[in-house]
Amino acid sequence: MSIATRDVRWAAGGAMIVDGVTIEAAAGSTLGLLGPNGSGKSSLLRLIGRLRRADAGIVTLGGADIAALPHAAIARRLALVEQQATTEIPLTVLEIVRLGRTPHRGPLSPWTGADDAAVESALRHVGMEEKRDRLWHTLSGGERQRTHIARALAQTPSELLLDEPTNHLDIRHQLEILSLVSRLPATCIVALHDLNLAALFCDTIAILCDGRVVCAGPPDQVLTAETIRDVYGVNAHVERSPHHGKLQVHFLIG
Ligand SMILES: Nc1ncnc2c1ncn2[C@@H]1O[C@H](COP(=O)(O)OP(=O)(O)OP(=O)(O)O)[C@@H](O)[C@H]1O
Repeated sequence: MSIATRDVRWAAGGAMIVDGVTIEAAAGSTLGLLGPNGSGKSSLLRLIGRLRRADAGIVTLGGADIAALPHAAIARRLALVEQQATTEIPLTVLEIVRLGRTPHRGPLSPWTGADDAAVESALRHVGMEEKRDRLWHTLSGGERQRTHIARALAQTPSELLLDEPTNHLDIRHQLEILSLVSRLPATCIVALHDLNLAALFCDTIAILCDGRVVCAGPPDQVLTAETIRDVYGVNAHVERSPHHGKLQVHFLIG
């Protein structure tokens, strides 16, 4: 497994936020992390990204315990795009995306053609090539989100963690970004709220509730009307779309 957690626990403010989570994502696959607000998705991503240390349990990257890996080694292989990343420094889009190359460069090593190629490819993939000289604070919410995703792509990670990467994006950019993520050679874990986008782009899905995994597996097994009702308290009809062959969730209101 490229990314795995075993019985990971993390408590904060006197409460168990991540409560014995065991998940795994095969190399190159996309795992969707679903669950209601406050179910622990961001906290789990931060534990996997080593921004927080688990109180118990193990996170492994490529089979190696992340707690034993040097931070520099983690930074070279794993990228995390957080939900509300921001900066007060007056940086341009290009400067931010170039920061993605930092883990691959020594303090004195010159900027290389490979660095340029990674940055250009990242800008192109998120459609921000023409806005490369724009200052961060002049960007729209969606442009900021795409810039942060580009920074992570420029890092050329083998493991990519994304916390609600589409929440500011219009539908075309939502589809483009998730399509890109699902086609990357990297192993991706993506926290999402949109069940239909998860059905379209994820190989597997894990649903969190109160810090615990309540259901995990391929979308066909996880996205059932029963689970959606139990987890979200919402009635739904789930069917296979005749148009793209993936599951489609229809919410039943009233
Ligand atoms: N440092 C902290 N101290 C106390 N409580 C915390 C801390 N970090 C997170 N929490 C709580 O843990 C719970 C899970 O938060 P988390 O952000 O991981 O959920 P989430 O599933 O990502 O939510 P959302 O879908 O709303 O983004 C929330 O109730 C949150 O208030």
